[in-house]
Amino acid sequence: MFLPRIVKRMSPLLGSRMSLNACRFASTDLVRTEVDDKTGIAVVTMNRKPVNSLNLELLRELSSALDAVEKNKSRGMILASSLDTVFSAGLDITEMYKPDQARLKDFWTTLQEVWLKLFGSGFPTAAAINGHAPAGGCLLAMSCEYRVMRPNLTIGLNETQLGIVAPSWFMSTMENILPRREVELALTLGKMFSTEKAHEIGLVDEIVDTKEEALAKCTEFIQLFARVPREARALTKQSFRREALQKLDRDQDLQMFIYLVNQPQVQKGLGLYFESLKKK
Ligand SMILES: CCCC/C=C\CC(=O)SCCNC(=O)CCNC(=O)[C@H](O)C(C)(C)COP(=O)(O)OP(=O)(O)OC[C@H]1O[C@@H](n2cnc3c(N)ncnc32)[C@H](O)[C@@H]1OP(=O)(O)O
Repeated sequence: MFLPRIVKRMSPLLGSRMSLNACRFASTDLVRTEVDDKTGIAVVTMNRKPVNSLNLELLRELSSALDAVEKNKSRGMILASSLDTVFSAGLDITEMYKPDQARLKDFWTTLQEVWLKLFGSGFPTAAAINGHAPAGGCLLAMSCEYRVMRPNLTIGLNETQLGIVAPSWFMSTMENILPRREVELALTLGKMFSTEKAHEIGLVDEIVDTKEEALAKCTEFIQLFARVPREARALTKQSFRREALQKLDRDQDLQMFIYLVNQPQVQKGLGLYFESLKKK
Protein backbone atom coordinates (compact mmCIF):
# COMPACT_ATOMS: atom_id res chain seq x y z
CA MET A 1 0.00 0.00 0.00
CA PHE A 2 1.41 3.37 -1.02
CA LEU A 3 1.95 5.90 1.80
CA PRO A 4 2.34 9.57 0.81
CA ARG A 5 5.42 11.36 2.12
CA ILE A 6 4.38 14.40 4.18
CA VAL A 7 6.82 17.26 4.74
CA LYS A 8 6.34 20.93 5.45
CA ARG A 9 8.02 23.64 3.40
CA MET A 10 7.40 26.76 1.33
CA SER A 11 5.49 26.28 -1.93
CA PRO A 12 7.63 26.36 -5.07
CA LEU A 13 4.64 27.65 -7.08
CA LEU A 14 6.01 31.18 -7.23
CA GLY A 15 3.62 33.63 -8.80
CA SER A 16 0.49 31.72 -7.83
CA ARG A 17 -1.68 32.41 -4.82
CA MET A 18 -0.51 29.20 -3.23
CA SER A 19 3.04 30.59 -3.09
CA LEU A 20 2.15 33.03 -0.32
CA ASN A 21 1.42 30.32 2.20
CA ALA A 22 3.35 27.51 3.77
CA CYS A 23 2.10 24.23 2.36
CA ARG A 24 2.09 20.65 3.46
CA PHE A 25 3.17 18.25 0.75
CA ALA A 26 2.21 14.62 0.36
CA SER A 27 3.99 13.77 -2.82
CA THR A 28 5.04 10.86 -4.97
CA ASP A 29 6.57 10.86 -8.42
CA LEU A 30 3.21 10.67 -10.14
CA VAL A 31 0.92 12.71 -7.92
CA ARG A 32 1.81 15.78 -5.92
CA THR A 33 -0.50 16.87 -3.11
CA GLU A 34 -0.06 20.33 -1.60
CA VAL A 35 -2.30 21.65 1.16
CA ASP A 36 -2.42 25.41 1.51
CA ASP A 37 -2.16 26.15 5.23
CA LYS A 38 -4.20 29.34 4.92
CA THR A 39 -7.13 28.03 2.89
CA GLY A 40 -6.91 24.37 3.93
CA ILE A 41 -7.46 23.41 0.28
CA ALA A 42 -5.46 20.55 -1.24
CA VAL A 43 -4.17 20.77 -4.79
CA VAL A 44 -3.67 17.29 -6.25
CA THR A 45 -1.48 17.49 -9.34
CA MET A 46 -1.09 14.63 -11.82
CA ASN A 47 2.47 14.34 -13.05
CA ARG A 48 2.95 11.46 -15.47
CA LYS A 49 4.75 12.54 -18.62
CA PRO A 50 4.11 12.91 -21.45
CA VAL A 51 0.27 13.07 -21.25
CA ASN A 52 -0.90 11.91 -17.79
CA SER A 53 -2.36 8.78 -19.31
CA LEU A 54 -4.00 6.88 -16.47
CA ASN A 55 -2.10 3.64 -15.91
CA LEU A 56 -2.43 1.41 -12.86
CA GLU A 57 0.31 3.20 -10.91
CA LEU A 58 -1.08 6.70 -11.51
CA LEU A 59 -4.58 5.52 -10.57
CA ARG A 60 -3.27 3.92 -7.36
CA GLU A 61 -1.53 7.14 -6.40
CA LEU A 62 -4.61 9.21 -7.17
CA SER A 63 -6.64 6.86 -5.01
CA SER A 64 -4.17 7.30 -2.12
CA ALA A 65 -4.14 11.07 -2.59
CA LEU A 66 -7.94 11.13 -2.30
CA ASP A 67 -7.70 9.11 0.92
CA ALA A 68 -5.11 11.57 2.26
CA VAL A 69 -7.32 14.58 1.43
CA GLU A 70 -10.24 12.93 3.23
CA LYS A 71 -8.12 11.95 6.23
CA ASN A 72 -6.51 15.40 6.57
CA LYS A 73 -9.96 17.00 6.65
CA SER A 74 -8.94 19.42 3.89
CA ARG A 75 -11.46 22.16 3.11
CA GLY A 76 -11.60 20.93 -0.47
CA MET A 77 -9.56 19.59 -3.34
CA ILE A 78 -8.45 20.97 -6.68
CA LEU A 79 -7.39 18.46 -9.34
CA ALA A 80 -4.76 19.74 -11.79
CA SER A 81 -1.97 18.65 -14.10
CA SER A 82 1.72 19.53 -14.04
CA LEU A 83 1.81 19.40 -17.87
CA ASP A 84 1.48 22.50 -20.04
CA THR A 85 -1.04 21.26 -22.59
CA VAL A 86 -2.60 18.06 -21.25
CA PHE A 87 -4.84 17.60 -18.19
CA SER A 88 -5.06 13.85 -18.79
CA ALA A 89 -5.12 11.80 -22.03
CA GLY A 90 -7.52 9.37 -20.36
CA LEU A 91 -6.88 5.70 -19.80
CA ASP A 92 -3.46 4.47 -20.79
CA ILE A 93 -4.10 2.46 -23.93
CA THR A 94 -1.18 0.17 -23.18
CA GLU A 95 -3.13 -1.12 -20.14
CA MET A 96 -5.89 -2.33 -22.47
CA TYR A 97 -3.98 -3.34 -25.60
CA LYS A 98 -2.65 -6.92 -25.43
CA PRO A 99 -3.15 -6.77 -21.67
CA ASP A 100 -1.87 -8.91 -18.86
CA GLN A 101 -5.21 -10.22 -17.53
CA ALA A 102 -4.44 -9.95 -13.80
CA ARG A 103 -3.15 -6.39 -14.20
CA LEU A 104 -6.14 -5.49 -16.39
CA LYS A 105 -8.42 -6.50 -13.52
CA ASP A 106 -6.43 -4.44 -11.02
CA PHE A 107 -6.39 -1.51 -13.42
CA TRP A 108 -10.17 -1.40 -13.83
CA THR A 109 -10.87 -2.02 -10.14
CA THR A 110 -8.60 0.90 -9.25
CA LEU A 111 -10.30 3.17 -11.80
CA GLN A 112 -13.66 2.30 -10.22
CA GLU A 113 -12.19 3.09 -6.80
CA VAL A 114 -10.87 6.48 -7.91
CA TRP A 115 -14.24 7.41 -9.38
CA LEU A 116 -16.16 6.27 -6.28
CA LYS A 117 -13.85 8.33 -4.05
CA LEU A 118 -13.79 11.42 -6.25
CA PHE A 119 -17.40 11.55 -7.46
CA GLY A 120 -18.66 10.44 -4.05
CA SER A 121 -16.39 12.63 -1.91
CA GLY A 122 -17.93 14.73 0.85
CA PHE A 123 -15.34 17.51 0.49
CA PRO A 124 -15.76 20.14 -2.26
CA THR A 125 -13.89 19.42 -5.49
CA ALA A 126 -12.90 21.48 -8.53
CA ALA A 127 -10.85 20.75 -11.65
CA ALA A 128 -8.29 23.21 -12.99
CA ILE A 129 -8.26 21.92 -16.57
CA ASN A 130 -5.03 23.35 -17.85
CA GLY A 131 -4.80 20.99 -20.83
CA HIS A 132 -6.74 18.58 -23.07
CA ALA A 133 -9.10 16.22 -21.25
CA PRO A 134 -10.28 13.35 -23.47
CA ALA A 135 -12.13 10.23 -22.22
CA GLY A 136 -10.87 9.21 -18.75
CA GLY A 137 -9.42 12.74 -18.37
CA CYS A 138 -12.88 14.15 -18.97
CA LEU A 139 -14.30 11.64 -16.46
CA LEU A 140 -11.96 12.92 -13.73
CA ALA A 141 -12.85 16.55 -14.48
CA MET A 142 -16.59 15.78 -14.60
CA SER A 143 -16.42 13.95 -11.28
CA CYS A 144 -15.51 17.27 -9.65
CA GLU A 145 -18.15 19.85 -8.76
CA TYR A 146 -16.67 22.75 -10.74
CA ARG A 147 -14.53 23.03 -13.85
CA VAL A 148 -12.28 25.89 -14.93
CA MET A 149 -10.50 25.47 -18.27
CA ARG A 150 -7.93 27.27 -20.40
CA PRO A 151 -9.01 28.29 -23.95
CA ASN A 152 -8.44 26.36 -27.18
CA LEU A 153 -8.34 22.92 -25.58
CA THR A 154 -10.60 19.90 -25.95
CA ILE A 155 -12.70 17.86 -23.54
CA GLY A 156 -15.17 15.02 -24.01
CA LEU A 157 -15.92 11.32 -23.97
CA ASN A 158 -14.55 10.13 -27.32
CA GLU A 159 -14.77 6.37 -26.63
CA THR A 160 -17.03 5.51 -29.59
CA GLN A 161 -14.42 7.07 -31.90
CA LEU A 162 -12.01 4.39 -30.66
CA GLY A 163 -14.58 1.63 -31.16
CA ILE A 164 -15.11 1.19 -27.43
CA VAL A 165 -18.11 1.89 -25.23
CA ALA A 166 -17.98 4.23 -22.26
CA PRO A 167 -19.36 2.41 -19.20
CA SER A 168 -22.69 3.57 -17.86
CA TRP A 169 -21.07 5.32 -14.89
CA PHE A 170 -19.11 7.56 -17.30
CA MET A 171 -22.49 8.43 -18.79
CA SER A 172 -24.08 9.08 -15.38
CA THR A 173 -21.19 11.38 -14.51
CA MET A 174 -21.85 13.49 -17.61
CA GLU A 175 -25.58 13.33 -16.95
CA ASN A 176 -24.91 14.91 -13.56
CA ILE A 177 -23.86 18.04 -15.51
CA LEU A 178 -25.62 18.08 -18.88
CA PRO A 179 -29.17 17.33 -20.08
CA ARG A 180 -29.73 13.69 -21.01
CA ARG A 181 -30.23 14.39 -24.72
CA GLU A 182 -26.98 16.34 -24.92
CA VAL A 183 -25.19 13.43 -23.20
CA GLU A 184 -26.64 10.84 -25.58
CA LEU A 185 -25.53 12.88 -28.58
CA ALA A 186 -22.08 13.59 -27.14
CA LEU A 187 -21.49 9.92 -26.35
CA THR A 188 -22.84 8.40 -29.53
CA LEU A 189 -20.77 10.86 -31.57
CA GLY A 190 -17.72 10.45 -29.32
CA LYS A 191 -17.68 14.22 -29.33
CA MET A 192 -14.69 16.24 -28.24
CA PHE A 193 -15.80 19.78 -27.34
CA SER A 194 -13.62 22.84 -27.63
CA THR A 195 -13.21 24.75 -24.35
CA GLU A 196 -15.50 27.43 -25.74
CA LYS A 197 -18.28 25.00 -26.76
CA ALA A 198 -17.94 23.11 -23.48
CA HIS A 199 -18.45 26.41 -21.66
CA GLU A 200 -21.45 27.30 -23.83
CA ILE A 201 -23.24 24.03 -22.99
CA GLY A 202 -22.25 24.05 -19.30
CA LEU A 203 -19.73 21.23 -19.30
CA VAL A 204 -17.15 23.79 -18.18
CA ASP A 205 -18.02 26.56 -15.71
CA GLU A 206 -15.38 29.19 -16.46
CA ILE A 207 -12.65 29.92 -19.00
CA VAL A 208 -9.41 31.55 -17.87
CA ASP A 209 -6.09 32.21 -19.56
CA THR A 210 -3.59 30.62 -17.20
CA LYS A 211 -3.21 27.70 -14.82
CA GLU A 212 -2.70 30.13 -11.93
CA GLU A 213 -6.04 31.80 -12.72
CA ALA A 214 -7.67 28.39 -12.94
CA LEU A 215 -6.35 27.48 -9.48
CA ALA A 216 -7.54 30.83 -8.11
CA LYS A 217 -11.06 30.36 -9.58
CA CYS A 218 -11.25 26.81 -8.20
CA THR A 219 -10.18 28.16 -4.81
CA GLU A 220 -12.92 30.81 -4.96
CA PHE A 221 -15.49 28.12 -5.77
CA ILE A 222 -14.43 25.95 -2.83
CA GLN A 223 -14.42 28.95 -0.51
CA LEU A 224 -18.11 29.53 -1.30
CA PHE A 225 -18.72 26.69 1.16
CA ALA A 226 -16.60 28.16 3.96
CA ARG A 227 -19.62 28.99 6.09
CA VAL A 228 -21.75 26.00 5.18
CA PRO A 229 -21.66 23.25 7.83
CA ARG A 230 -19.35 20.57 6.46
CA GLU A 231 -21.49 17.51 7.25
CA ALA A 232 -24.71 19.01 5.88
CA ARG A 233 -22.94 19.98 2.67
CA ALA A 234 -21.34 16.57 2.27
CA LEU A 235 -24.57 14.65 2.83
CA THR A 236 -26.46 16.90 0.44
CA LYS A 237 -23.88 16.37 -2.32
CA GLN A 238 -23.74 12.63 -1.71
CA SER A 239 -27.49 12.40 -1.69
CA PHE A 240 -27.60 14.10 -5.14
CA ARG A 241 -24.99 11.64 -6.43
CA ARG A 242 -26.24 8.52 -4.64
CA GLU A 243 -28.27 7.12 -7.53
CA ALA A 244 -25.29 7.26 -9.91
CA LEU A 245 -22.95 5.82 -7.28
CA GLN A 246 -25.28 2.97 -6.36
CA LYS A 247 -25.91 2.08 -9.98
CA LEU A 248 -22.32 0.90 -10.32
CA ASP A 249 -22.28 -2.84 -9.74
CA ARG A 250 -18.50 -3.19 -9.49
CA ASP A 251 -18.27 -6.88 -10.18
CA GLN A 252 -20.63 -6.87 -13.14
CA ASP A 253 -18.92 -3.78 -14.55
CA LEU A 254 -15.51 -5.45 -14.22
CA GLN A 255 -16.71 -8.59 -16.01
CA MET A 256 -18.19 -6.47 -18.81
CA PHE A 257 -14.97 -4.47 -19.19
CA ILE A 258 -12.79 -7.59 -19.31
CA TYR A 259 -15.11 -9.18 -21.86
CA LEU A 260 -15.22 -6.08 -24.10
CA VAL A 261 -11.52 -5.32 -24.01
CA ASN A 262 -10.66 -8.89 -24.97
CA GLN A 263 -12.89 -8.89 -28.04
CA PRO A 264 -10.67 -9.29 -31.15
CA GLN A 265 -12.27 -6.31 -32.93
CA VAL A 266 -11.72 -4.10 -29.86
CA GLN A 267 -8.08 -5.21 -29.66
CA LYS A 268 -7.67 -4.47 -33.35
CA GLY A 269 -9.23 -1.01 -32.96
CA LEU A 270 -7.08 -0.15 -29.94
CA GLY A 271 -3.96 -1.29 -31.80
CA LEU A 272 -4.76 0.87 -34.83
CA TYR A 273 -5.59 3.88 -32.66
CA PHE A 274 -2.39 3.52 -30.66
CA GLU A 275 -0.38 3.30 -33.89
CA SER A 276 -2.09 6.43 -35.23
CA LEU A 277 -1.16 8.32 -32.05
CA LYS A 278 2.45 7.23 -32.40
CA LYS A 279 2.65 8.16 -36.12
CA LYS A 280 1.37 11.64 -35.26
C1 LIG B 1 -14.48 -0.78 -22.56
C2 LIG B 1 -13.45 0.26 -22.43
C3 LIG B 1 -13.90 1.48 -21.67
C4 LIG B 1 -12.80 2.49 -21.67
C5 LIG B 1 -13.11 3.77 -21.15
C6 LIG B 1 -12.33 4.87 -21.34
C7 LIG B 1 -11.35 4.90 -22.42
C8 LIG B 1 -10.20 5.87 -22.42
O1 LIG B 1 -9.94 6.72 -21.61
S1 LIG B 1 -9.27 5.45 -23.74
C9 LIG B 1 -8.11 6.74 -23.93
C10 LIG B 1 -8.70 7.77 -24.82
N1 LIG B 1 -7.78 8.84 -24.97
C11 LIG B 1 -7.60 9.44 -26.13
O2 LIG B 1 -8.21 9.14 -27.13
C12 LIG B 1 -6.56 10.52 -26.15
C13 LIG B 1 -5.42 10.16 -27.03
N2 LIG B 1 -4.39 11.19 -26.99
C14 LIG B 1 -4.50 12.37 -27.61
O3 LIG B 1 -5.48 12.72 -28.20
C15 LIG B 1 -3.31 13.26 -27.52
O4 LIG B 1 -2.22 12.51 -27.10
C16 LIG B 1 -3.48 14.47 -26.57
C17 LIG B 1 -4.47 15.48 -27.17
C18 LIG B 1 -3.95 14.04 -25.20
C19 LIG B 1 -2.11 15.18 -26.39
O5 LIG B 1 -1.58 15.49 -27.66
P1 LIG B 1 -0.03 15.82 -27.80
O6 LIG B 1 0.40 16.72 -26.72
O7 LIG B 1 0.18 16.24 -29.21
O8 LIG B 1 0.71 14.44 -27.49
P2 LIG B 1 0.88 13.19 -28.47
O9 LIG B 1 -0.40 12.84 -29.12
O10 LIG B 1 2.04 13.43 -29.36
O11 LIG B 1 1.21 12.02 -27.43
C20 LIG B 1 2.47 11.96 -26.76
C21 LIG B 1 2.76 10.51 -26.45
O12 LIG B 1 1.76 10.01 -25.57
C22 LIG B 1 1.15 8.83 -26.14
N3 LIG B 1 -0.27 8.81 -25.73
C23 LIG B 1 -1.21 9.74 -25.94
N4 LIG B 1 -2.38 9.38 -25.40
C24 LIG B 1 -2.18 8.16 -24.84
C25 LIG B 1 -3.03 7.26 -24.13
N5 LIG B 1 -4.34 7.54 -23.86
N6 LIG B 1 -2.50 6.10 -23.71
C26 LIG B 1 -1.19 5.79 -23.96
N7 LIG B 1 -0.33 6.62 -24.61
C27 LIG B 1 -0.83 7.79 -25.06
C28 LIG B 1 1.32 9.01 -27.63
O13 LIG B 1 1.23 7.79 -28.29
C29 LIG B 1 2.70 9.62 -27.69
O14 LIG B 1 3.63 8.57 -27.50
P3 LIG B 1 5.05 8.60 -28.24
O15 LIG B 1 4.77 8.66 -29.72
O16 LIG B 1 5.69 7.31 -27.82
O17 LIG B 1 5.75 9.82 -27.74
